Parts: sequence; structure tokens; C-alpha cells
Amino acid sequence: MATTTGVNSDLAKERNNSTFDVEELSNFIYRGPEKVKRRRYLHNLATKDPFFRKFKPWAFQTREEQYEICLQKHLYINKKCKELNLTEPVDKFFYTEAAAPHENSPIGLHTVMFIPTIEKQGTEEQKKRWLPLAESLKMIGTYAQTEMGHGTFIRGLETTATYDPRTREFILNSPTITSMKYWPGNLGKTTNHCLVMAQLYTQGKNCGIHMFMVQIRDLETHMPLAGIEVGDIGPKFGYGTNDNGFLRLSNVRIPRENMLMRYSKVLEDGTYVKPPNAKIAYGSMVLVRAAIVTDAARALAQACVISIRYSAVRRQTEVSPGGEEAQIIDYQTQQYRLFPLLATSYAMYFAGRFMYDFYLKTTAEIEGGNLDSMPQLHAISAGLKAFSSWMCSAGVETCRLCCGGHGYSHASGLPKIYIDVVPGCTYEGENNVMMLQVARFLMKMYGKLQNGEALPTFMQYMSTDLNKKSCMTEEVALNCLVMAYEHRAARMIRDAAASMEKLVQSGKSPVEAWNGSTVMLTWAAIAHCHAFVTKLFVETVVKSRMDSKVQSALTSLCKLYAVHGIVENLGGFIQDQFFDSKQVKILQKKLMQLLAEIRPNAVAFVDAFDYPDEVLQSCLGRYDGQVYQALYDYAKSSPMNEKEVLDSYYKYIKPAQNGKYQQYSKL
Ligand SMILES: CC/C=C\C/C=C\C/C=C\C/C=C\C/C=C\C/C=C\CCCCC(=O)SCCNC(=O)CCNC(=O)[C@H](O)C(C)(C)COP(=O)(O)OP(=O)(O)OC[C@H]1O[C@@H](n2cnc3c(N)ncnc32)[C@H](O)[C@@H]1OP(=O)(O)O
Ligand SMILES: Cc1cc2nc3c(=O)[nH]c(=O)nc-3n(C[C@H](O)[C@H](O)[C@H](O)COP(=O)(O)OP(=O)(O)OC[C@H]3O[C@@H](n4cnc5c(N)ncnc54)[C@H](O)[C@@H]3O)c2cc1C
Repeated sequence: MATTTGVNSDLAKERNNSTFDVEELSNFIYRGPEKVKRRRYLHNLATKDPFFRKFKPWAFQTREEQYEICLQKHLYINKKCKELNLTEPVDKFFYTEAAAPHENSPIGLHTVMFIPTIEKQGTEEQKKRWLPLAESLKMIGTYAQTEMGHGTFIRGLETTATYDPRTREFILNSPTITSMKYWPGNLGKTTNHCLVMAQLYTQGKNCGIHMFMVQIRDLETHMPLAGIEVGDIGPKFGYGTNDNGFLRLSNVRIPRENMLMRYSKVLEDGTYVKPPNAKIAYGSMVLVRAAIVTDAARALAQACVISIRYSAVRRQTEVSPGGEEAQIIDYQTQQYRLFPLLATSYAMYFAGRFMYDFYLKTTAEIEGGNLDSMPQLHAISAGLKAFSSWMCSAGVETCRLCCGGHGYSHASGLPKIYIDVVPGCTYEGENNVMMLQVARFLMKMYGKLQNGEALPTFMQYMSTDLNKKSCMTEEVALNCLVMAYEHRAARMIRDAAASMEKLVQSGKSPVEAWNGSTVMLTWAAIAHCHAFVTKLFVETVVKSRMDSKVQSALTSLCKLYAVHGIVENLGGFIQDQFFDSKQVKILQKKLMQLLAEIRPNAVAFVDAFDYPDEVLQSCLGRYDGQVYQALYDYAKSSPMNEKEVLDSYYKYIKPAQNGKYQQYSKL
């Protein structure tokens, strides 16, 4: 029975019944007790700061208020980060996630893309000139690449930057309606500068797309400059806090020094100097793709916290007539929907940790002049970005559905998480397009394999003998699970390659053969990412040092991730009789066993993510489980309840009840 104060008794029982120490698992997730302490310190700084609590809740704000309040919060965050000397990206990330949870920043693009692009693509002189101005917010900028007509195919961008050697300037133009920049975050009303991606023309030749620094607003009045038309694109599915914008450029002249020239250059006389690799200009997209993996994992983890705590508190339906109503977490169908998502949130967290390390290592190599790992970094970041944002967005929505009616209310906190995470499937490269980039890399690797060339370690599974059958026994060993995923991926890669080969043999061109095989190529890329994430999860639980009880519980969760993925995608695993029907039955049985095994630890697993209530902002996911009082308080706080009788009653309902409809004819 739930009490109205203190911790809900069901939730308290859950915590008593877990088999491991939650603190130990938090230490493992966040890489040690010191880091957990630091994260808590940063969360506390934000959640205990009265500044962030003075605003009305996000769900009760109008679009204009969402923008304005979020802007104030992020400017304050910026100031505090400086005062507190928070320079590490991880520190800023933790402070911000607690200060303005899932409220997309009106100066976010400035921080996440504008400054990093100057840092990575600018010359020393450009960095010296712009970075201090950007750090002090005198320059506020965004990354303006996407146009109304083109987002994916960036070589097809239409904005032009034509070099005029007489004045040593570039002239920027949006020659058509489809060429106007459309979507860049913070562009509409906030920024005074943009990094504009445009087709470079010099000495009468098109040299492809390059980045240019363009001032769009006056630094004193903030009015658009001559030749600039700029504004907000209007309300969207979410991102109300963000002024995604449009921009038209008409004969805007900028000095030659405003082209980002660390790698490619235009000399004074108009001579073009090529970069060492044309794709080096895509580096800022790679950074954000890498960051999206952790961002998506965090969204799913928070949704699981909310949905699993609520499922432990919520009771519905007497199991036997007249008996006690069951906690909904005890229904096997609820477990089947939620526990694999819990496992997925851990898998994605570990993938995000890997991605962060790999990004830092590889970009350091690139900056040192060694570009060898660029294709791998591109393939892994594109694949993990797409895989994680797909899995996590869909997972957040399932968590919402698992909360029944209350999941549909903003009181649950789940819609806010969903609308924040789901555009990750589209921005920074639409997911299907990203998977096809992965497939392109896989086909290259397959070609190498055919030629007997060496493969990078993470691709060596492709040389597996596809006639081999699964080693799966009743024990359901982790290595047999990994082998299954790698077998499926290797076969799908081979099948996609065979499909292209067959089309070529039938007389199609390579491009036609590619286009005729993109579904199979996408299957192969998804299977590859699934294998990659599963192997990473397995290696993390097997090879890392951690408390033995935590390791045992985490091993069950990892097994659930792997077994569930096989059972849900069975067709791909049995197509070549890799598993026989007996092994399929073993896996199905194991899946049910794992649900039962994880059940006592479900709440402990979500507690270990260590998100304070102020971050979750959810009546259903509260640590104390007092969900009903919270829902009641939330309903009472609705602005709709400020008056007992609304003006609309007198204006519309009352007259209608009296048969009077004249007010409509006035319209
Ligand atoms: C790790 C984290 C570290 C630190 C964290 C610190 C800070 C971040 C903190 C917080 C962030 C937190 C969370 C982030 C969450 C939210 C982010 C907020 C807002 C989001 C803003 C969104 C902004 C945008 O959307 S910007 C616009 C993005 N646009 C796109 O992504 C366009 C997609 N299209 C493309 O990328 C390309 O057009 C294409 C890849 C599809 C095709 O390119 P192109 O036409 O040029 O290709 P081809 O000529 O056919 O050539 C293909 C060959 O090129 C190779 N290639 C392609 N890209 C790359 C690359 N990037 N690197 C290397 N190589 C590349 C490809 O492999 C082909 O090679 P091949 O040898 O010929 O096969
Ligand atoms: C919230 C949000 C914020 C954004 N912020 C920014 C920003 O700050 N700066 C910026 O420059 N841009 C930004 N964007 C734009 C974003 O990067 C693009 O929308 C994204 O890259 C997808 O491009 P698109 O809109 O042209 O989609 P399209 O390419 O038109 O996609 C439509 C459909 O066509 C399919 N498709 C397209 N090409 C192919 C292909 N080659 N093969 C197979 N299928 C294909 C896609 O899979 C998709 O299903 C933002 C977008 C959103 C939603």
C-alpha cells in the first residue's frame, strides 16, 4: 500500500530486494567514484540554484516564452561556467543537463558547432580574431549549411561564394528560393554571424563547398545587414526553445580572410589550394554525430528511470478475484517492453563512452597530419549516431506507452524527452542516409576481404566461415551471442554485395546496382551496428574491473540485450539455418528467464543512473514514488485552473446553452 509521505512502500521494497549496491554501479557507469562525485556536485550546483527555479514550468510556456526563458537560462549557464571555470566539455554537459533539461539552447549551435568549427577549420590568425569575440558572445554564430532544397546532398547546395580578386572579397548569393538556408539552429533571431557553407567559385571554376564567416546582423542594433533576409521558420514538432531560421543572401560581400582557410585556401590572386582530403570540411558534423550517441543514451536512460519507477508504484488489476492488484512491473508483457530498453540504455551509454574516446583519439591523429583513420571515424560515428538515435527515440516512445494514460501528460516528463531526442534521427545526417554511408564503407571492406587485404580489427569478423553453425547451448554463452550477431552481419554484407554484383552482371551500371540494392545495404549496415554495439557491451562487462555483484547483474542485462535482439530479429538469424529450431527455443526460454532474473534489480538499475528529480521533471519518475500527490499538484498548478469559471464560458458556452449563436456570424 502506498503511503502519502516518505518513500512509496513498493518502491522501498524494490530497493531492499536488489542484489547489488547501486552506488557501485553508478561508479562503474560514470567511470569512478570521483567522477560520480563531480557529476553530483555539478547537478547540485544547477538544481539548487534559485535562478533556474524562478520560471514557470516549460509545458505551461508559450513558444515565445519557451525561447525567452531558455535563452535566459543558457546565458546564465554560460556566465556560471565561466565563473566556476568549467572548461571540460563533460563538466559543461552535466551542469547544463541539470540546469535546463531537454530544453534545446538558443545559443546551442554557437557552442556545439560554431566555436568548434572555427577551432578546427580556422587558421591561427582566424582563431585569434574570432574566438575571443565568440567566447564573450559579442559574436553569436551558427552553422548554416542546410538549405530549403538540400540537406542531405551537400554537394548540391546552391549558395554561391564568388571570389572577386579586384576587391579581394567573396560575394555571397542565394540565387534561388531553394538555396535559402533553412533550419540552422539559433539562426532566426539570436545570431549575428553564420558559418555559411557555399559553393566556392574562383577564376571561373567551381571548387566545391566551403565554409565562410558571414556577419548577418549589426553588432549594436541587431538589425539584419544590407543584403540579408533572416527570420524564424515557425513552430515545429518540438524545439520550441530554438529559433531555427531561414537566411537569404543577396550580393553580400565579405573579405577574403573570412573563408575558413586552415585546409583549403584561396590566394589573393584567386588561386585555389586544395585541402589534403576534401571531406575534412565535414569534421564538425562528425563531432556532433559522435556526441549524439551519448545524448540519445541519456534520453532513453531517463525515460527508463521514469517508466520503471512508475511501473513499480502503479498497481492495476487484481490478479486473482478479490486479491491485491499487481504492480504493473510484474506483468511479463510490461517487463518484455521495458527491460530490453533498460538494457539498450546501458548498451548505448557504453557505445557513447567508446565513441567519445574514439573521436578524441582520431581527431588528435588527424590534427597531427595523419588522416588514415578518417574513413573509420566517419563510418563508426555515422553508424552509431543513426543506430542510437533510432533505438533510443523508439524506446522513449515505448516507455511513454508503458505509463498508460499518465504517460500522455506532460506531467510524466516523457513527451519533453521524446521531442528532444527524435530530431536526432534527422539532423546531422538523416539516419537512412547515414546507414548508407556505413554500407559504402562495408562494401569497401568486403572488396578488401575478397582481395586478401588486411582489415581493421573491428571488421575482421567479415572473414568468418558462413557455413559454420551457432555454438549456442542451454548456457547461452556471451561469446556465442556475439558470434551470432557477427555471423548475421557478415552474411548480410555478403548478400548485399552479391545483389550488386548480380545487377552489374545483368547489365546495370554500378550506380544503378547500388540504387537497386539500398534496402539490403541498409539491412547490412544496421546488422553491423547491432553487432558492434553488442560486442562492445559484452566486452565492457567481461573485461572491465567492477564489483562482482554488479558484474553478475550487468551480465544478465547484457545477455538480455543480446538475446532480445536475436528473438526480435529472428528472420535474419535463421535465414541460413545458423540457429536450428532447438536453439531458437533455447533463446526464447532464456529471454523469459532473463526477464525474471532482472525483475528484482530493475529499480536498482535505473537508480544507478543517478538522475535527480529536478532533472527528470516527472511526476511519475520521482525517487520517492509519490506519483499520485504529484499528479494532483501538477493538475492544480495548470494555468487553466487559475479561475474557477473561464471567460470562455460566458462568451461561448452560456450563449450556446441559450441557443444564441450570433457571435459566430460576426466573424
Ligand atoms: C564525442 C563527443 C565529444 C565531445 C562532446 C563535446 C561537445 C558536444 C556537446 C554537446 C552536444 C550534445 C549533444 C548533441 C545533441 C544535439 C545537437 C544539437 C543540435 C543539432 C544541430 C544539428 C546541426 C545539423 O544538422 S548541421 C547539418 C548536418 N547535415 C548533414 O549531416 C548532411 C548529411 N550529408 C552528408 O554528410 C553528405 O552529403 C554525405 C556524407 C551523405 C555525402 O557526402 P558527399 O556528397 O560529399 O559524398 P561523396 O562525394 O559521395 O563522397 C562520399 C565519400 O566521402 C566520404 N565521407 C563522407 N563524409 C565523410 C566524413 N565526414 N569524413 C570522412 N569521409 C567522409 C565517404 O565515406 C565516401 O568515401 P569513399 O572513399 O568515396 O567511399
Ligand atoms: C531540429 C533540427 C535542427 C537542425 N539544425 C540544423 C543546423 O543547425 N544547421 C544545419 O545546417 N541544418 C540543420 N538541420 C537540418 C538537417 O541537418 C537536415 O534536415 C538533415 O540533414 C536531413 O536533410 P533533409 O532535410 O534535406 O532531408 P532529405 O534528404 O530531404 O530527406 C527526406 C527523405 O529522403 C531520403 N533520402 C534523401 N537522400 C537520400 C539518399 N541519397 N538515399 C536514400 N534516401 C535518401 C531520406 O532518407 C529521407 O527519408 C536541422 C534539422 C532539424 C530537424
